[in-house]
Amino acid sequence: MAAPRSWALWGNCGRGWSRLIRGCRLPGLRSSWPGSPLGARLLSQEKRASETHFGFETVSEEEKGGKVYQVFENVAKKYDVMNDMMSLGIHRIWKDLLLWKMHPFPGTQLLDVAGGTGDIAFRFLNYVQAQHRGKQKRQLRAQQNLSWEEIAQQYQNEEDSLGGSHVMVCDINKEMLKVGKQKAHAQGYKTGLAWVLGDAEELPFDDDKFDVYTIAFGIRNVTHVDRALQEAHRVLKPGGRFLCLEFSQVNNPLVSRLYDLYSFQVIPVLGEVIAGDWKSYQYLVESIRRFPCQEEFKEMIEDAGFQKVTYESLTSGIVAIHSGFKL
Ligand SMILES: COc1cc(O)cc(C/C=C(\C)CC/C=C(\C)CC/C=C(\C)CC/C=C(\C)CC/C=C(\C)CC/C=C(\C)CC/C=C(\C)CC/C=C(\C)CC/C=C(\C)CCC=C(C)C)c1O
Ligand SMILES: C[S@@+](CC[C@H](N)C(=O)[O-])C[C@H]1O[C@@H](n2cnc3c(N)ncnc32)[C@H](O)[C@@H]1O
Repeated sequence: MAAPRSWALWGNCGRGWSRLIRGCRLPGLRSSWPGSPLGARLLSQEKRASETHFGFETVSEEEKGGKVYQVFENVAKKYDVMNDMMSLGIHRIWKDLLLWKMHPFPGTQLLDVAGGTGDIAFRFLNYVQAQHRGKQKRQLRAQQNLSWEEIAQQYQNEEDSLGGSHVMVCDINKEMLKVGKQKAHAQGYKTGLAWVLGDAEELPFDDDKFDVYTIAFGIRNVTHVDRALQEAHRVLKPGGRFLCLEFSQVNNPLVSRLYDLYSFQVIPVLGEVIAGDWKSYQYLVESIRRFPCQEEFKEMIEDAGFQKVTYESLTSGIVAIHSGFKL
């Protein structure tokens, strides 16, 4: 059996640390001759095929979901402050860039998977609201003889302030969603937003439902990335766009060394001091090193059926935004 492209390529573009750490996944092999040495070897390979990684630890596929759940349950309350501390606020710029790339039009139906505490959803609502307000202003300026009541009416219609746009935040973790909902309430987001508990690998939505699918810093945590990508493809309308913001591979050797130092020497310490949780932040930096590089991930997105797949590396490749279309 030939290995799918994503398996064959997994681990082919690493450098230094990352290259040593990223392993090759084995395709599921079956033997009709289990008693023989060859059969035993094939069986042990098969066993390994149902194993995966939780950071640098090898775990069974069944275990991984629970471990990831525990991490985000533990960090949920400190999640936002940790992101600002770890990245000195740079994660905000990356998320803004994701929105600028999306450039949603009024009426866009967005699904934000692994949406956690709502950072992408809130940016989306701000963006479409600003777009819609701009459009309304231009229309009002073009209409010369409106009364002040008619003008006030246009501004007050809050339902319409998004031009029919809507974002569905889907996440597997109750605690992350809880923090997100509290933030939405505190910041006054009332319309155009819904929160759904769900797994990226088995989305609770019909086919061909959304214009845009986003996943920011989420796909790295999913057990079967290929299944999550297939689900993204399924729920998008024809013509719909997939956008993923995720950690990637640093392309400058000096930045790479500093970044490794910073990741392994500083981030778990910040995790312990601020969130009282070293292990979750150790998992974060390890899972970043395990995730495929820009080109490998592009191939995986293509394997899921997306077309016109491109990516842009940001901050020397610390993160990348991948984009693809369901055509
Ligand atoms: C559990 O899973 C998770 C939990 C979460 O809370 C979040 C996530 C998802 C994650 C995010 C949304 C964002 C998370 C952000 C990061 C992982 C960090 C990304 C990093 C950067 C943007 C900065 C990159 C840093 C470098 C290129 C290297 C520069 C580093 C240095 C100059 C320091 C080198 C470190 C040492 C020599 C070790 C000893 C140093 C000290 C003890 C001093 C401590 C120093 C600092 C705190 C300085 C920090 C400096 C920066 C941040 C530099 C910024 C500069 C640039 C961008 C070039 C999740 O999955
Ligand atoms: C690092 S956070 C990202 C949150 C948000 N997108 C952001 O950019 O701040 C990762 C999120 O992925 C979620 N997650 C992990 N595995 C998932 C899965 N299989 N399906 C849906 N969400 C998942 C976690 O619960 C967590 O909220």
